Amino acid sequence: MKMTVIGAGAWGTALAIAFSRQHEVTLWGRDAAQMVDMQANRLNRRYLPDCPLPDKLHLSADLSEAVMGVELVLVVTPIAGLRPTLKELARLKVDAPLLWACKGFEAGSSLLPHQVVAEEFPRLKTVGVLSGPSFAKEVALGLPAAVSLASENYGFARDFARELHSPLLRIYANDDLVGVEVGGAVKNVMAIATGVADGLGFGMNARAALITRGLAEITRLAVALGGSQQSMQGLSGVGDLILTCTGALSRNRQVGLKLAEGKSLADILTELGHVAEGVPTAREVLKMAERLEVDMPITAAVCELLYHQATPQSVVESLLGRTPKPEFGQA
Ligand SMILES: NC(=O)c1ccc[n+]([C@@H]2O[C@H](COP(=O)([O-])OP(=O)(O)OC[C@H]3O[C@@H](n4cnc5c(N)ncnc54)[C@H](O)[C@@H]3O)[C@@H](O)[C@H]2O)c1
Ligand SMILES: O=P(O)(O)OC[C@H](O)CO
Repeated sequence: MKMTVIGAGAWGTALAIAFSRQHEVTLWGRDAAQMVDMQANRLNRRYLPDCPLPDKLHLSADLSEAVMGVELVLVVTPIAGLRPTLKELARLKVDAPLLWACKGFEAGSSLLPHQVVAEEFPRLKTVGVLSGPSFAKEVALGLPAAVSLASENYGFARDFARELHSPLLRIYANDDLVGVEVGGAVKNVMAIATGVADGLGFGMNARAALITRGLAEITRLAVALGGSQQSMQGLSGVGDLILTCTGALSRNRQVGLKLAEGKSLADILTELGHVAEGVPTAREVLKMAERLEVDMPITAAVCELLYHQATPQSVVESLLGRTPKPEFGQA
């Protein structure tokens, strides 16, 4: 299959490397100088420095050339870049099947990625999300991983999951687009919270409690938005939540660890040099939760920390001081 990956950050580069083992792949990046550097060194020195690019992977900074005649477009920008990218693709009259791998809720509109896609490409029915527990570096190095490909058009999800599947990147079809997107978006908020707890030295019991209560929170929101509870037990639910809350490679977890050290958010993000989607998404998730009257105390605590100058200690104390409730149900 001839396909183009849009977005030459860590994840776009990793997916381009992985899919170029079986397919004819072009990786497009918006920064022409970076693409020249990648071509010269056959390495993404800025975003994925330890992972050489395969010889057969094409690189491009010319979007119209990159998408010409392709059978699949895979958008791997941060969620903030999804709508502008789609507008460009629409301007170029691209009508190829479309996948995206962005995780988050769009800032301002609080829309999930598939809702943004529906607004920009209302007639395209071969669309879906690729999401799951997958650190870019491990996928690029050819270590095994498994992700979901979800679409409301299950035939499309099944056919493209089969086409893209490989032993090293196993792809499972799913028809629960909402559940898969909510899981992928909100686990980043939980990873910030877990990073804070770990950074404060609260220990492994607290970490397990946060992950489990985080899953309860994610599940309540996913179900309120029309997602399925079953997906929360899958790759894009508990799978991605565990990976991101515990894995040292997680940028969102790193944000939490550094907040616990007392660093400012601005300094942390500058030092990180990558996107941490949990930061903008936390605010959108809380807005959505309030609108739908879904109880999301961990998300609220993360927002206090990120946006209202609360200290990590005070946020943890207020979470621990909450009135106990039944483990299941919203009583
Ligand atoms: N890195 C991972 O391990 C991983 C795994 C799964 C999913 N994701 C998701 O993939 C998305 C991209 O993450 P990443 O890790 O590649 O981020 P990154 O910070 O490594 O790189 C971001 C890339 O996006 C580009 N970009 C930013 N805004 C853009 C825009 N408006 N148009 C085009 N390009 C734009 C930047 O130039 C850069 O190349 C995020 O939503 C992330 O949650 C990442
Ligand atoms: O590094 P993070 O925290 O953005 O997480 C990367 C992936 O989403 C993990 O599946």
